Parts: sequence; C-alpha cells; structure tokens
Amino acid sequence: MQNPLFIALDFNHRGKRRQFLEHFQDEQIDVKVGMELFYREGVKVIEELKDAGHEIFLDLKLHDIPNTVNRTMRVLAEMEISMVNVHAAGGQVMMEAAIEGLEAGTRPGKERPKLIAVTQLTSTNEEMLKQQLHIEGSLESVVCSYAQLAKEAGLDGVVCSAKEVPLIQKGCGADFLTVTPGIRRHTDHHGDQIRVVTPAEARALGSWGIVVGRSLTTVNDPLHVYKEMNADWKGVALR
Ligand SMILES: O=C(O)c1cc(=O)[nH]c(=O)n1[C@@H]1O[C@H](COP(=O)(O)O)[C@@H](O)[C@H]1O
Repeated sequence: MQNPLFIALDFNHRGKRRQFLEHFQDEQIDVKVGMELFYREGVKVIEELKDAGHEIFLDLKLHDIPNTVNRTMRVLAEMEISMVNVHAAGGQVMMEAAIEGLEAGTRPGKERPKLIAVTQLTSTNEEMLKQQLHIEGSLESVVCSYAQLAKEAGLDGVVCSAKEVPLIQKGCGADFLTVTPGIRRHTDHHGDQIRVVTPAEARALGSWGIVVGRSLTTVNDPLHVYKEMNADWKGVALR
C-alpha cells in the first residue's frame, strides 16, 4: 500500500454497501471497515472484500485491558487484513499486548497487519480535551505524546488529523505512518468532524494515508468525486 485513500464503508445495509461498491468496479480502491459495517455484516464482509481484491483497514478501535486486546488481536490477525487500530488512551502495556497478539495470530509466511493507534479523534478539540476529558496541554502536544507512546510500544503509526502530521514526524520520524481522517472536499462542510482538511492539504502536510467517508458515501456520483479527491490527494491531474 502506498499513500492509500481508504474509503470508509460506513453502511449498515449489505445491499447499499454492494450498490456503492459497484461504482468502483474498474478502480483499485482501498477500503476501511468500521464498527457499523462490521457489527452488521461480520467476518463475511471481510472475506467478500478480500476476494474482490481490496486492501482492508479494519477500524474497530480496540480499547480494553491488555489481555482482552491481546486475545482479540490474535483473532483479527487470522482475518489477514492489512491494517487494524487501537486507542492509544489504552496505554503502552495495552498497545504492546496488541502487537504481541497480532504477531501471534499471523499465520507463518503471511505479513502481520499494520497496527496504528488513534491519538485524539478528529471530532475533538482542545476545549473538549480540557473541560470534558480533563487532559491538559495543547491538542498538538497531547496528540504528539500519544504518538510517541505508540511508537515506544512498537506500533507502526497513528490515526490523527493531518494538521498534526508535521509535529508527529518531527518526534517519531518520517517513516512512522500517519493515517488521517477528517477529510473534506471543502472544509466548510465538516459535520461532526472538527480537525478537517482537504486531500491536497493532507498531502502538503505529509499524511501517509487518508480516510474519506461521507464525502463519497452520500453523493450521487461517488466515482467522479473519488477520482477528483484522489487526484487532489496524489497531486496529479484528474483523468
Ligand atoms: O479511526 C478512524 O478511522 C477515525 C479516527 C478519527 O479520529 N476520526 C475519524 O473520523 N475516523 C473514522 O474515519 C471515518 C471518517 O468519516 P467521514 O467523516 O464521513 O469522512 C469514519 O469512519 C470514522 O469512524
């Protein structure tokens, strides 16, 4: 996977999910399976998407005691997906347990799924951090220290807003993966997302990968919008 644009398949209806994917039959797309789709369709959807040739980021955001996360990661590794995530707020021991579980569950000769940690959700701002979560410090510094913790635990990267990528790369190195949701074609339509950027801004800020959901899943011509956003992301002319 090189600079993926993960399409977030946030659907709760198999027919609608399949209908959406039909638009992309001639494209090699990377997909994200989140809680809504996974809880609705289960492991069968993973098999179906793999058979269709998609790279899969399974976004279940594990956050539990180390033993539970370790055992769950063993199960997820058997699904042979490309990437999976946890919440960094679970702490270093939990993240180390997650990596160990993934390694233990990866079949011989197969590649371990990449593991990334959510630093602070892109729907969070500094005021919420302070007033509701009682986390002190600037949002950027909190995101960076969570990224540092994830790196120390041996993870491959983090989920963050593209806005924090330059600082994370400074602290964790340029090869530490940054997957950035909160992507909009026009940043004035952000809905519940707070730390949003356009695909071109994410590229300029140095994101490794981006996640795009509703900008594609709620439009009439998702293929056209995908091509437009992907060209913007890759910095190439629209085909
Ligand atoms: O881990 C994620 O993928 C994630 C982390 C985060 O901080 N923010 C975030 O929006 N996401 C996911 O990225 C997708 C963004 O969807 P849209 O806002 O519709 O583009 C959703 O599936 C979210 O669950």
